[in-house]
Amino acid sequence: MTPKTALTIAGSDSGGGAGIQADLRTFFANGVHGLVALTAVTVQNSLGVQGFTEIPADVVTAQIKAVASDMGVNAAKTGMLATAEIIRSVAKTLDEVEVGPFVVDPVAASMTGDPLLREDALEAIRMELFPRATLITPNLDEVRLLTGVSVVDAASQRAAAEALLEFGSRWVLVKGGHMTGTADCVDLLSDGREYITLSGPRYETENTHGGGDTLASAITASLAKGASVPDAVAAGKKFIERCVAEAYPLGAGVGPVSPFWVLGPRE
Ligand SMILES: Nc1ncnc2c1ncn2[C@@H]1O[C@H](COP(=O)(O)OP(=O)(O)OP(=O)(O)O)[C@@H](O)[C@H]1O
Ligand SMILES: Cc1ncc(CO)c(N)n1
Repeated sequence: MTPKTALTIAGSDSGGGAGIQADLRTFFANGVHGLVALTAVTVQNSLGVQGFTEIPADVVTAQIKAVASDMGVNAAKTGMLATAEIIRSVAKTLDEVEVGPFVVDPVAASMTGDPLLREDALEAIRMELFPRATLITPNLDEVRLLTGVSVVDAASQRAAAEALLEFGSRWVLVKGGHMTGTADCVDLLSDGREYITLSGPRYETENTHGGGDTLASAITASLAKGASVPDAVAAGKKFIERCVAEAYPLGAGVGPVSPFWVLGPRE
């Protein structure tokens, strides 16, 4: 049987734990056929991003059109978009092709703090992509860059969600992975009417490389299969929790979260 399809518009991580590699393994683990529009090639390992080269914007959009016109896209997500020109071209293309529910993960930097977006491009994501998004999934650093709100507790997390919804997405998920001093990892999902708290244990691990990408692509996979946004986010949160719990060391720095548990017990 032909599975549902999900498209990732994102960059490559040579270390294999984040970017399109995280997205494709998450799509596979969730039973969805992954499609790719590559935006950039990063030179990256567990220690950080040493550099990147972007793909020409017309090649990014040609990839989207090629798969959308032939195979059909049941849901799509963005990760690293690299430049304002790519962002504007992607936005224009989304008006021309059908991609179903659209998740925007406003990736600005790697978890090691290395930039993955040229200056001025976050503003382009806000202006061009948020109004077209079904869901946006910023982490706390991205929340601060986008709204100026520093999330330190439940009240400021709600204030951040309200501020982000002003930019025009249908839903926002304010991820709480970077909140310090809390026993649980609490993410807040809202469409401005409902405020849904997703809470789970905070696992003691250094190895969370690719966590944001894995969460957003798990959500996208569920949306591709027809789930509502709250159901897709709940399923994504369960999936990422397990991936963080089973994250493994690889390299001298930060290791990746792991979807290998879907394969069942192994040696
Ligand atoms: N130590 C942890 N234990 C359990 N869940 C976690 C942990 N760290 C992050 N998470 C969860 O993982 C998801 C990603 O959250 P986070 O805020 O870390 O995103 P991110 O910063 O975009 O990820 P990345 O690490 O890829 O930059 C969220 O659902 C968050 O609650
Ligand atoms: C290519 C790429 N996309 C996203 C991230 C953020 O995790 C990363 N480190 N690398």
